[in-house]
Amino acid sequence: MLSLRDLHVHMGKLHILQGVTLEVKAGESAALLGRNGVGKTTTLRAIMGLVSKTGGTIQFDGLNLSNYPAHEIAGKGIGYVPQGRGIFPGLSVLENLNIGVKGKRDRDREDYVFACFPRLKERLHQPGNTLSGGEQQMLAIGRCLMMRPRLIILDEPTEGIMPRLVSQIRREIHRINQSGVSILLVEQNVETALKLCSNVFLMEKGAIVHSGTSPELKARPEIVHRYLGLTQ
Ligand SMILES: Nc1ncnc2c1ncn2[C@@H]1O[C@H](COP(=O)(O)OP(=O)(O)OP(=O)(O)O)[C@@H](O)[C@H]1O
Repeated sequence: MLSLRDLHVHMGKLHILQGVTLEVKAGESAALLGRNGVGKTTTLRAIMGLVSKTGGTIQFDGLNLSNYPAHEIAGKGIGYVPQGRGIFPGLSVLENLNIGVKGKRDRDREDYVFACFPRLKERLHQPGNTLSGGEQQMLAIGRCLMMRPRLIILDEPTEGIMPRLVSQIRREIHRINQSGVSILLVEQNVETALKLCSNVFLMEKGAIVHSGTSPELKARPEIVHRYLGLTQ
């Protein structure tokens, strides 16, 4: 489904991504973990065409994503929920949900999103900036779901969100994955990543330094300690 091979990104003189190789297969959930500043967000932004790669390939379902501008990549079946959520603050929940929908409203899809996140339905006409952080995150995920993606990429979706909503968001991400949508998740919380995702990629200094299944990593706390500086 998604395949990054030897991906490089430079920013000015900085060599930010130094050969990232990773794969997410159809239906899989993968976590990308690493300390601050190792290049996780840059990897996601490169996939979405928001930063230019200087080497390597990015393939999605047989397409070479580098051939498409950023605004077309979302339409290829990849949903992106950036850090900070990226919702439109002055637009209502309903308007935010439908921002990428071409033509008439897809009410079936809206109902699916409301079934995932009933709070959004209760706040349908409320401007985005009046929602709590957790509700904004639900809205950002809901907006992706409106486009019927086959893969959703999430950058720290539970960062700075009140605990009660964190568990709901995690549960929904799990359910979305169970419904067949692949997930690529950047997550600070190792425990959450291991619970939610079947596969894990550990990143350091712009490259993947370890990959494996979550149970494999759980059984190797010394690796978690070496690359993330903590034990589970
Ligand atoms: N636009 C930019 N210009 C210059 N350097 C940048 C730019 N964006 C990111 N960087 C640098 O690239 C490196 C990787 O950043 P990135 O945001 O990808 O890391 P990260 O692993 O997602 O970190 P965090 O967990 O803190 O979000 C950092 O050193 C960062 O300062």
